[in-house]
Amino acid sequence: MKTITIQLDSHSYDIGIGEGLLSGIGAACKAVGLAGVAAVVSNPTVAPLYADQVVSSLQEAGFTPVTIEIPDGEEYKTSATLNGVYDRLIEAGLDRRSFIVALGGGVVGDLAGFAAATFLRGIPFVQVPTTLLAQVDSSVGGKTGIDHPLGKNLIGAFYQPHLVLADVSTLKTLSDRHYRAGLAEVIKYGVVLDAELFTLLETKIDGLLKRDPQLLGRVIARCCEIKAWVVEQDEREGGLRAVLNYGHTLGHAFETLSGYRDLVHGEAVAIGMIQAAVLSQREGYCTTSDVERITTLIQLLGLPTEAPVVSVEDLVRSLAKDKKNRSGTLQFICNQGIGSYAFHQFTPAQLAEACCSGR
Ligand SMILES: NC(=O)c1ccc[n+]([C@@H]2O[C@H](COP(=O)([O-])OP(=O)(O)OC[C@H]3O[C@@H](n4cnc5c(N)ncnc54)[C@H](O)[C@@H]3O)[C@@H](O)[C@H]2O)c1
Ligand SMILES: O=C(O)C(=O)C[C@@H](O)[C@H](O)[C@H](O)COP(=O)(O)O
Ligand SMILES: [Zn+2]
Repeated sequence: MKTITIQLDSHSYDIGIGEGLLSGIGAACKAVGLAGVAAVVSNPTVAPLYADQVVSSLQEAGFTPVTIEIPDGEEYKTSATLNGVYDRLIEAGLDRRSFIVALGGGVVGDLAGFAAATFLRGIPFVQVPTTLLAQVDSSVGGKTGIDHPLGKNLIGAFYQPHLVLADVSTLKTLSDRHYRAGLAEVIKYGVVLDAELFTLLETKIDGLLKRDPQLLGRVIARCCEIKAWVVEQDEREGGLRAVLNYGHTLGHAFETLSGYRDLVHGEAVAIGMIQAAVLSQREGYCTTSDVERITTLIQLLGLPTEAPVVSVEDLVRSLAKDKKNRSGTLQFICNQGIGSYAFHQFTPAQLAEACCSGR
């Protein structure tokens, strides 16, 4: 197992990455001092595959596990689902010594993490990410939350897990669509923070598409190292952390406007990154050849490249809800060449017009 430690003022925790880690979850929870009832939050897709292993491991380590299932899909990352989780936590008698285990992708992790942040004013939680996206991004760094009908992730809290255990073997059962969606966040790290990672991805298309376990272990660990490095410097997104939102400003708007049906998060981010690269080139931060490299990599990894057809008005309305908005101006993340970034101010109207006029 590869271990990366993320060191924060509030508390530090380990991110374990490796194969066959699910059976060691109980012991790992014990080792970080957790006790009492363990509420395993999962969904009807992931629970039948992996909940038994997690529950047995927790039992063997002396915990009392209960399983809570939430419906599968971004459209259920809502206050209604969250309220259902609170009901079950109360019924199961969790107290402040108890903890939550989030077993699933980013939707389960974000929602269960927010439940942990708010239940009894905060109980510990453990992230057990089972999608590529969750292993490289959402399980690390403590952004937890739910969507609001008016926008993505508008309700939430910065709340760090006690432990992250990423079992790479769980990725074998992941659908191609969701696997590729995770690759979008991997590309993101390369474009704005690590030129070497970007080149590695360009040269390993086949291995990535075949889910070569060794390559995946290496790529996941690198992404977690980068994310830990960013979050350690700026846990609550006062500045630097916004770089992790590359491709997300337009991506979140496309995702919301698609009603969370036509585009999943990683796909929307892939399209948002291409739009961001085009705008970066227009503002002089990168060359047309950089834009081509980014677009080609996204395409070769089987991700969508075309922005959905949306009206300028809808796009402006959605962009105005972005959390990087300050008095009507958005802090937009551009790529500076490949491997670096620059912040640039745009109004939602400027972004929407640039995006829609490109069609
Ligand atoms: N908190 C953060 O920092 C952060 C970062 C990136 C994304 N996110 C959020 O993460 C969410 C997207 O996460 P996601 O891409 O993991 O989507 P997801 O959680 O919807 O999972 C994708 C699909 O894969 C299924 N699945 C999960 N693991 C599986 C496995 N091992 N085998 C088979 N099926 C499996 C799920 O049930 C689901 O149907 C979005 O809500 C996004 O906003 C949060
Ligand atoms: O961890 C971060 O910071 C990120 O921005 C990671 C993103 O990939 C992720 O999608 C995040 O949930 C977006 O956050 P938001 O603050 O824009 O809602
Ligand atoms: Zn994201």
